[in-house]
This record gives sequence, structure tokens and C-alpha cells, in this order.
Amino acid sequence: MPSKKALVRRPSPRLAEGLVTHIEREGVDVGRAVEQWEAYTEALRAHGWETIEVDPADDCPDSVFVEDTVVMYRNVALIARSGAESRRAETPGVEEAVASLGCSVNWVWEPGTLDGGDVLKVGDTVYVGRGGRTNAAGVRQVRAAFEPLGARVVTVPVAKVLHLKSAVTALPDGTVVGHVPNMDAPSLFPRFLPVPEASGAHVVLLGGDRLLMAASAPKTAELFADLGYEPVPVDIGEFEKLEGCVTCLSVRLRELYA
Ligand SMILES: NC(=O)NCCC[C@H](N)C(=O)O
Repeated sequence: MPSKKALVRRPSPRLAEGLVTHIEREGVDVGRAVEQWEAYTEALRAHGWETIEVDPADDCPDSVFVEDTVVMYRNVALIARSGAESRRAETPGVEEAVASLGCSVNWVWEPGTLDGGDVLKVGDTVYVGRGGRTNAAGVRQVRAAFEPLGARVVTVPVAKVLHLKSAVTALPDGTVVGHVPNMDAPSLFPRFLPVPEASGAHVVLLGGDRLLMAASAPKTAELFADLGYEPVPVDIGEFEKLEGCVTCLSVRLRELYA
């Protein structure tokens, strides 16, 4: 059943202490980050999405990156178990939010680890990045949760970047877009388009031809516009300093059963 709700989570006052793994740490301006987050959520609303705020988790610096805490497939919410221990306290609030929306809730259990940023859905194909945050047991648990519902899970090695979706996402027609220098196994994707900027690899599908993108990828935005899409740029510079992307700031709920 189509729905257009998106979970978001207000940045923690401790945002500047967020994890960095593959890039140099830079100072984060939390006030500016809050403004950028507000503009991001406003862009979702302007394109027809109802934003639902998960209760803030002020003690968790990375809690704004709500995508990592849960993976949706149809009406089932799989609560993640981050490969970064410091992020595990983020999930209870998300669990409550998805349960109150009527989702069927499932969990990744020890020894499995999984970050939502490692999961890319393209139709019924669910690509799962096996990298720093998601282990083999986590991948097996994604299979066990979603294959009985009709998904086909494809595991993708991820070593160069934080998450699978730091390297690739997909256009509305299912074409996977990625920045090749950040990818470990481009040949796994049957229809693939390389993009010229690292942050150009991240799109959030707003509906129709509209693509929410980071303002830091103007050449890729031009490429997508030339292909008939409508890029909607947002400045998420403060989150990019913490290896965040446009995808990680929301979880879209498109098939709620209500
Ligand atoms: N899905 C995402 O792209 N998440 C970004 C998470 C960034 C955060 N600083 C982390 O390292 O967990």
C-alpha cells in the first residue's frame, strides 16, 4: 500500500563527536548542522513526504543518521545492530516509532551486525554491503528476514568507504549510480552509471523524476538533469564532515499497511 512517510531524527547536541572512519576529522558547527537538517526535512515535506520525528537521542552523537538503525522491506522493519558499538543505543527510539506506525518489527541479533547504510533496495533486489559495519551473520539475517517476503539478497564487498550506500544508490528506473573509485565490485550491478563526484552517488528518490542530492555534487546534478531527472540540491556539508550523505538522514516508509 503506497505511503509517503519519512522518519527523521533531530541532531544531537553532541553531533560534533560523531564517528569518522575513512576521512580526516574536521570541526562540525552544530548550529549550522541543525539549520541544514531543517532545510533537508523541509525539502522532503515540500515534495509530499510527511516527516515523522523519532524521539531525539541526545546522548548519541550519530543519531541524526537514522537510516542506519532500521531497514524497511514492505511493511517489515528490521532493527539494525550497528557494527559500531557506540551507535547501538540509537535503536530503541526507532523501534518505538516503527511499531507505532504499524510495522511488523524484526531484529538483527548477536553475532550479527548491520548498518542500514549498507542496504540498497532496487525493486525486489536487496544489495547488502559486507564491510566495516555489516558482518556475514548480519547478511544472513537480512536474507532470513526478507527472502521469504520475495526479496533476492545480493552481497557486495565494501572496503573503501563506510557503507555500501556511501558508494552507490539507484535512480528511479533501477540504474545503479556510483563513484567508481569508491567501489570494490562495480561488476555486481547489472545496469550501472558512473558519476563524476563521490557525493553524486547519493540520491533520495522523492517521487516522479525528482532526486534529492547533496549540493556538493553539481556536475552529477547536471548529468542527471541531462538524463531527464530533476535534481533537488540540499547543503548537508556539516553532515558530510562525519561521512554522512543525503540518504542517511531519513528512512522512507513507502509500503505501510494502514
Ligand atoms: N548511512 C550513512 O551514510 N550513515 C552515515 C553515518 C556516519 C556516522 N558518523 C558513522 O560513522 O556512523
